[in-house]
Amino acid sequence: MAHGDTTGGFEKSAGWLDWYDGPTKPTFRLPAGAVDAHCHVFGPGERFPYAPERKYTPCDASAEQLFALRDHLGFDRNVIVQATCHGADNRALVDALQRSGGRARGVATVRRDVTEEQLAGLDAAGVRGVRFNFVKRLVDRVPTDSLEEIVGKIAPLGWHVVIYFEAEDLPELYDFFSAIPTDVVVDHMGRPDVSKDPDGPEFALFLRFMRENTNVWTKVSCPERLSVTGPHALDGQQHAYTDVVPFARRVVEEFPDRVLWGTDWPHPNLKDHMPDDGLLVDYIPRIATTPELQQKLLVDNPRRLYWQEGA
Ligand SMILES: O=C(O)c1cc(C(=O)O)oc(=O)c1
Repeated sequence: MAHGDTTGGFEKSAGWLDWYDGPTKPTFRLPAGAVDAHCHVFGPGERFPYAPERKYTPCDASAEQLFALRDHLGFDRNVIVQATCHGADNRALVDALQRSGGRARGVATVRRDVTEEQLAGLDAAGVRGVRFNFVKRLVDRVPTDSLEEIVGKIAPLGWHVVIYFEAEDLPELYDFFSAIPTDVVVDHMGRPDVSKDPDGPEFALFLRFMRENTNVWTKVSCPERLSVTGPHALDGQQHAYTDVVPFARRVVEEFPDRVLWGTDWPHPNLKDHMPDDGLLVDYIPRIATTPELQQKLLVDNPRRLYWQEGA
């Protein structure tokens, strides 16, 4: 069976691109203890069925395959984010956390009726946050009063909220996000349109959001999603995704203590190419240009947020 086959009676969405098998070794040497702070597991569908309400059906991408990639690239740890194709069924995530030997933490998806006991179980498995998704092609919008109720339940555990939205939706969501009392982590820099000016009003609003809310962190991840011009991280290309660099670098330099980086493996829903994750790691020193910035981005920041107990 090929590496990305989906089993358990599931058929991949039309046009689905499987993750890249056989990534190169990065040229950039990750600092000791580096954390891949945004990645997913998919299924396998046979053991962990995809959710009925999902908007896409992926190829399988198991915990073992994720941990093999971690070791190959030179990461020490993972933060595994619940993918929307699993809805609020966190079993695949929890299984991966339990297999990681303490080397993975998780971000779950829960509904407003989640119980204290269920949250305690997730916490024991290594979950440290919940994800609220506002990307219309991925989920149906959940009313904000439900989300507020969830925040009230997770805050006592010391968890944070991960938010995923498109830049054009930030004006509408700005006040709701600013009122979240826990730490907040924005996925993929709030998906800026990188064909626009990094000094223009759209990205300025995102920078203002981070400046005004010192509890907000962001992942400077996913150049492969945001890039318009490429070049792609494929075929030995060492200067990939050049158009995203000024955006990510700006954020890393202004907020060095509130940035995280992740591979986004297995890169759900990419349409035109699938990156070589080794070359994707080689993108990091272009946005975090000194050893000090790299240490914060890859080691100190994710450990502070996800391994507070110092394990
Ligand atoms: O842009 C996406 O398609 C995407 C999807 C998911 C998910 O389905 O959870 O997660 C991501 O980080 C990005």
